[in-house]
Amino acid sequence: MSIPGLGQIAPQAPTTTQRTINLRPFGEWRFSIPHQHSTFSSNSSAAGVTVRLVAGTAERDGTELAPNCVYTFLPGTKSKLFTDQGCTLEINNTGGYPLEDRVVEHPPEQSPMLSYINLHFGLQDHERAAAAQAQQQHPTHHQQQQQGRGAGAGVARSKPGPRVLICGPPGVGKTSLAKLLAALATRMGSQPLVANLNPTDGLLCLPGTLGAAVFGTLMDVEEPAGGFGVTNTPISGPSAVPVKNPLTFYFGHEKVEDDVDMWRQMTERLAVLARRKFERNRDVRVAGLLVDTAPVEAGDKEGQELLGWAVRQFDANFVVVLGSEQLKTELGQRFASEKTSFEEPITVLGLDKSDGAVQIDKAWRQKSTETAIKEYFFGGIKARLSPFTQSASFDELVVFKAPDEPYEGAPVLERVEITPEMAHWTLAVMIASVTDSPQAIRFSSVLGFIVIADVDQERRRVKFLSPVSGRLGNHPLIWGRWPEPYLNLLA
Ligand SMILES: Nc1ncnc2c1ncn2[C@@H]1O[C@H](COP(=O)(O)OP(=O)(O)OP(=O)(O)O)[C@@H](O)[C@H]1O
Repeated sequence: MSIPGLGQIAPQAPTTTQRTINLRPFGEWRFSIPHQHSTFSSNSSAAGVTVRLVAGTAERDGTELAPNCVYTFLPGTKSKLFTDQGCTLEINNTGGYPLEDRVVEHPPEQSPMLSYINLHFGLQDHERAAAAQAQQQHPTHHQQQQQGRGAGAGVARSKPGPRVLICGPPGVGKTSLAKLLAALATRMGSQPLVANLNPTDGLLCLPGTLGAAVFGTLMDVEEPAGGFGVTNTPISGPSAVPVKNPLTFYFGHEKVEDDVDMWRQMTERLAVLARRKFERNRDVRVAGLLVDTAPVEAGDKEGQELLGWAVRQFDANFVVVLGSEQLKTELGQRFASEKTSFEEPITVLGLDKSDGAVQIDKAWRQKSTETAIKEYFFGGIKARLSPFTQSASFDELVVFKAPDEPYEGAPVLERVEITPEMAHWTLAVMIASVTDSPQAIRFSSVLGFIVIADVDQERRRVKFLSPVSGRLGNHPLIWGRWPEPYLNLLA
């Protein structure tokens, strides 16, 4: 029996959504899943493209995939899986996402990954030398107890491990290399400090921030937002990936050039905090530091001057220049006569960029910023979060903003009234008191973020979304100039 009409539908050719690929040693599976557009809707409940490691080993920016575990890559992810020994991957796109992917297999000696891995081993040698020196000057806790010395004695005197600043033109893979080196170090049991000086990406925090964190545990293989992402930060609930505790400053601009003075001051403070961390934690001190930076081109004198500033502040002894022979030469000349505070030379290394690393265009970046904000408030596929909608009177929130037109002697922040223009902006909640000076508030670290949902000027009430319940109390808020409110989170 047939139902009238149904017999006229041409049978659909079955579409293959699952495939298996084999990668030879040093091969890469490069993939890009465009952000979702309103015209495209996935035809299944699949959240993204899934990948399973069937055999061999594979890693994303140094973090290994567990065998037979299903990983989901969401729209907006542009990255690669690399294998050093060869592997078989099962890729499943049941959602029909417009996945663009390809397999790239260079002989190992032609792959930039070989030089990145060699760099990692070179840094490990420096770490071992730092550990040996720390051991001589500062015996283990147990030995100290036997000798009757305090736990902190001697830590600050020993030379720290390698301090590496990674720089280069836009989109050459600086952040990917920083992630790779951090992940490889943690796989060896090290705990490097990682600092991000590029406000366009956040380090375990929203874009528009500068920050640092100790990496001693796994990173999230599925992170969609790019950079170090936001999914490894502490959340109010269980987390699938061990969380890290970033220390974050709120820059509030997209580019360093938007407020060079502020960037210098924040960089200086981050470096002070890095030094303090080194003094207090022997393992971090020995593991050293990785600094990711904003793009700088060859010939860009001001950009190079700022890199020089960062090198001096962080006392870096290695400058890794990715993807520009000319920039490497220019920085080599700049640092040729400089020494670190430990009298080490500043070694400038030039490494090739991977031809897979691409400059992210404006539209993609804007979407990634949205994704990061959404993920911060609502969580990702592994941990859904429920932000709290709160209501407060205008007088309960104390909002500061940098003066629109700075004048001679202007304060870094001035208090502003809540206005309807604030709707949908993300404001930083500072670890400070509303009675602190504007300077103290500006340079305090970030506690978290809220997003303004609605402003009712007549009733002088404001509705906002917060990741935690409870009042903001005495914490001042800063209204920055970026990221702009691209989306209505409550829509
Ligand atoms: N080998 C590769 N294959 C595929 N994609 C890659 C590869 N290396 C890096 N990418 C991707 O290229 C993009 C740019 O890389 P990354 O962010 O590391 O560069 P960057 O130099 O830090 O960029 P920016 O100058 O914008 O800070 C990212 O989406 C990254 O995941």
